[in-house]
Amino acid sequence: METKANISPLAKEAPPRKVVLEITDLKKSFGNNNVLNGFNLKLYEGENLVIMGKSGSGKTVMIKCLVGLMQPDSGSIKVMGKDISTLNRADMDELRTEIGFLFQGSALYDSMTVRENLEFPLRRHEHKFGNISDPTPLVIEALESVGLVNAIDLMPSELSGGMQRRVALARTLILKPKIILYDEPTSGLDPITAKEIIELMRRVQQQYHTSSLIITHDVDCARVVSERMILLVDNINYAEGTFEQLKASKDEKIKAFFK
Ligand SMILES: Nc1ncnc2c1ncn2[C@@H]1O[C@H](COP(=O)(O)OP(=O)(O)OP(=O)(O)O)[C@@H](O)[C@H]1O
Repeated sequence: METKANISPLAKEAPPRKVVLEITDLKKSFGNNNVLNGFNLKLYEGENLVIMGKSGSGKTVMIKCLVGLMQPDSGSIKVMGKDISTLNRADMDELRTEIGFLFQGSALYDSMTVRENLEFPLRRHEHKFGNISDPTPLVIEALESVGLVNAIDLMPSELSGGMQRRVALARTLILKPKIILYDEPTSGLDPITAKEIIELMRRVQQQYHTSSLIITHDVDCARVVSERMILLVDNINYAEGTFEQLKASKDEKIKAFFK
């Protein structure tokens, strides 16, 4: 991947891993606002890749293009080798079950218990999972991975903000996604709860062997979870490397991310 500030010679050597997500030369403008001006990324199997960019640098637009909520002007997005622009609605729905999301606003259904919140996606994707007569073992397994089995019969209103986010992660994990997209997973949480979520993201990757794309402003989150980072500056991939490589940079634009 070409980046303006070539931090790491290593970053150019692709690890010998399968690419699960590939975005090539993605462009998206709104009028004169060239939000994405040739964005590229490769996410490898089992990898945690962090993307950092200033507010307004197009991270959410990129995610919307990725999940089919927005059409890019040009460029290609391949998920598990499939170009999403060639997929019909049914195939896109199918592919979406391979991608889990944990967004800031990934709210739980208030009128449902934790158990019902987790059963919901299983029922929605019955065509993939078959008719599960007793979803309880799957619900428990997912809640165990986020340490919240005891909350199974509680209502979302009875949970703290951090617990709600963990349940939202469990609801994603129950579909056994191959890729998880995290959009600001720690925002709005106090530092201790944010740390718990960060640890959990690491554990989830080890347990489920997911590949994760993590958009964050949180330097602690990036330090703990990232194997590789991409920094967006001026609407392009500006730099790529490990946390340590980027943090050691003397480039003022890169240093600004770590202040
Ligand atoms: N539907 C839209 N119509 C017009 N402009 C849009 C639209 N969606 C996004 N934009 C513009 O695209 C730019 C990038 O927005 P985006 O939400 O992707 O930023 P971001 O990097 O996710 O920022 P933040 O870190 O604050 O969430 C902004 O200038 C925004 O105003």
